[in-house]
Amino acid sequence: MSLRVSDYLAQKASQDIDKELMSPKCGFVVEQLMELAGLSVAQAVCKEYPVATTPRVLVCVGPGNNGGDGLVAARHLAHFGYSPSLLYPKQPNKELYQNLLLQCRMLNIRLVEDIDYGLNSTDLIIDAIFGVSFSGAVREPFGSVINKLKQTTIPIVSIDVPSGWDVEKGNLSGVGFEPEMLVSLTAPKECAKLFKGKYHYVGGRFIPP
Ligand SMILES: NC(=O)C1=CN([C@@H]2O[C@H](COP(=O)(O)OP(=O)(O)OC[C@H]3O[C@@H](n4cnc5c(N)ncnc54)[C@H](O)[C@@H]3O)[C@@H](O)[C@H]2O)[C@@H](O)CC1
Ligand SMILES: [K+]
Repeated sequence: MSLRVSDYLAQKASQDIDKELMSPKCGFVVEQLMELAGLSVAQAVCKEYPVATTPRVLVCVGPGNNGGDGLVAARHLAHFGYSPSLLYPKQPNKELYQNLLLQCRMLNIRLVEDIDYGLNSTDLIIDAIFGVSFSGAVREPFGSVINKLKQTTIPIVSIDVPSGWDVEKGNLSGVGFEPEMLVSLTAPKECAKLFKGKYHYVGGRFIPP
């Protein structure tokens, strides 16, 4: 499949590209892609939200690989001098995520239990709840988190897909929030056409020309 940087990806196409990247044909492994994805998010944050103005970053972490990107971003942000904290209500017992969480703990990155407390003690939010595999109505505990994010005025940086948005149709249901920054990974998803925030980056350039 050939991809132009101007292409917008449908849900199935994005999932197929991920699978293809991690097949013997391309030779990537998930840890490698996730590391570059999370690093690209941390770098984009550094550029638009300097540590001097937004030192505290709350990373809202979901149960899949989008959450993994958030854990990686938190670790890099800590190295860049920010004070990240994690809201991670559902922590799957998968070695990949457990290792990323351990790496965050080694940097004394705090785990926040309560979204209200988290929102009262941050300058910036990273939305790493859902990415391209989101579908259907939002289930708890993430429904309440997304609802709180909808009410806050603190800037939100969404990784790959604003959580709660349909990957292709965007925030049609009105369940989701409007992030200020979007970092698309590999290529923008179709919903990115409806993004009205200030900054749109594309991170994770894995696809050869
Ligand atoms: N090729 C790329 O560019 C890369 C993609 N990565 C990331 O991986 C993401 C996709 O990861 P996954 O496929 O693990 O999926 P997601 O992280 O998008 O979400 C899957 C998880 O969300 C849950 N979920 C789905 N719909 C839900 C709903 N309505 N209510 C509550 N829970 C729901 C599922 O049960 C599952 O646990 C991408 O969006 C991107 O962020 C990176 O990690 C690696 C590189
Ligand atoms: K997201």
